[in-house]
Amino acid sequence: MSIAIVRDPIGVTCRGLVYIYRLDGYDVVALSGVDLDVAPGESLALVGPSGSGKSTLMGLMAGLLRPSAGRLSVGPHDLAKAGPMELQRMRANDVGVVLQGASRNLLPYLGAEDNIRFAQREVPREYRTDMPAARELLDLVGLTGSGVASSLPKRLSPGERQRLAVAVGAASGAGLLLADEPTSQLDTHARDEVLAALEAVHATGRTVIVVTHDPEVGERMHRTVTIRDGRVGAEGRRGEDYLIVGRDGSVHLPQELLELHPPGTLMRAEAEPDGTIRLIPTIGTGSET
Ligand SMILES: Nc1ncnc2c1ncn2[C@@H]1O[C@H](COP(=O)(O)OP(=O)(O)OP(=O)(O)O)[C@@H](O)[C@H]1O
Repeated sequence: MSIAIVRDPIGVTCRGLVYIYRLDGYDVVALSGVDLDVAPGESLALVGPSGSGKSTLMGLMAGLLRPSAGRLSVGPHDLAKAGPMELQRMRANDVGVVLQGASRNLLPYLGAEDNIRFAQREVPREYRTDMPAARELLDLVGLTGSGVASSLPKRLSPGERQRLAVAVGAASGAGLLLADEPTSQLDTHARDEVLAALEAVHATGRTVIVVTHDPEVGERMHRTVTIRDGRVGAEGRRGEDYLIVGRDGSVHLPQELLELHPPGTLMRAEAEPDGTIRLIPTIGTGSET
């Protein structure tokens, strides 16, 4: 099958990225200095506890939110500086988004193919020649059943609807696909089909970034990045978890170690000749001394 032409895959760079929701009377710091590099063509899962800032980070990468401070580049776009026209061009050309909840991505009164074509109408005229055909995108996400092309979203199963949302997100041929909780509330079978659809989109050369609570989704991506308290707390590769030394030299301990040594614990760090570092807690905690 010839597949969906994609413009160049898009990488993402965050340096000290901060985002603050300004509410009446108080501020919520959702991201407090994210450092992250996503190479063009990578697949990556953003994981982490509820409220840690994953969706905010995705909203920033999608150009739906503007950084409060720090740097964020998405492909050639510097999002701290981009004006409204550049943001609009980026959203139309370079970034496809699958919002949480399939129906938020679909028009209920259009059939599957027409939903894809509608998304393609947003793409500037000069790029329309190299866009994938709607039928090709349905094939890509495995929606090949008879009658699916003309089916309204409500006639599709939840898993099919979510795969159609992925096809709509990929419709422009953009080099980066962002998906927020693409498998939530699906049974195992439907979840596997959505994962296969995301893998197929990734195999066309696009960078794919998903926000997920589902560890299996994380395992199917090349890399997992754990967001904790608005910062990158850890990374996983091939099932192994790694801590990251932040720009300020700090390291986020995993939850199980924090239970043993809560915030405020005084520790001595000793480097072994082979580079291993031993952390030796003193008796009692910093707050007690
Ligand atoms: N629109 C908003 N207004 C104010 N605060 C918000 C808003 N959206 C998110 N927040 C706050 O920002 C922080 C990060 O939220 P965010 O939704 O990015 O986290 P998350 O990791 O995606 O959570 P979840 O997994 O539950 O979706 C939380 O403290 C949240 O309460």
